[in-house]
Amino acid sequence: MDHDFWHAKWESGQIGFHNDQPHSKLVAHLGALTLDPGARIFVPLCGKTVDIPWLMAQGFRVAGAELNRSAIEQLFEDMQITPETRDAGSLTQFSAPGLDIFVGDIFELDSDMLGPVDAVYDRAALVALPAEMRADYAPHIDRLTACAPQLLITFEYDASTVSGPPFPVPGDEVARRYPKHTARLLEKTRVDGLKGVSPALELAWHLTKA
Ligand SMILES: C[S@@+](CC[C@H](N)C(=O)[O-])C[C@H]1O[C@@H](n2cnc3c(N)ncnc32)[C@H](O)[C@@H]1O
Repeated sequence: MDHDFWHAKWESGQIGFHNDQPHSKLVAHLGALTLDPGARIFVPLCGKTVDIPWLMAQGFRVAGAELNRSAIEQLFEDMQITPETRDAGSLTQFSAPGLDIFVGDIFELDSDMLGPVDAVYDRAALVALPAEMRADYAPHIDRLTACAPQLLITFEYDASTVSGPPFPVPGDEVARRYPKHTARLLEKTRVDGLKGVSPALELAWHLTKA
């Protein structure tokens, strides 16, 4: 899945993954992370998700990473915040009080640039990547965040009928990609309308350092 694929999605407005309401599994399960007020949550491959303003409204600080600059310009516009921008290696950091978004390739982000985070919220990030990229992505997230706890949302469906993204990531793969964590299933629900595949399941996982 190369960068052009995602830039084309944003340019053509084919962003069916974007929701206008905070994700129901985030709202239901954020508490499982038992975070202190003001904790900093990393949202990889964040797009312009409304989960970011929702997390900030709960009193958390947020850091994000996103390839597409216009997605992040839209995010700040939607939040009616004017960010400060600065170079951060090959990425550009968009900042406002309690919010830092790194625009560019997440694989070019390092832990010094990101700074300390208390948790990761992964919705439509791991599952957005094909298997060979997931193999690099998961250890990169662990390196970036010192194996911070995660709220991770995945899909399961029969991949022989359609191709991703989103890709199915079964529970045994979650455990395999994150061997330094213990994965606890929080919720599993049936989803309708996932590329017309039926049945399709959406799962919420709580990952903690083993
Ligand atoms: C399926 S979307 C999910 C967006 C967001 N998490 C949400 O729930 O709306 C995946 C996002 O990852 C971004 N992306 C893909 N590859 C990336 C990379 N290597 N580095 C940073 N962002 C990337 C895409 O531009 C896209 O916005």
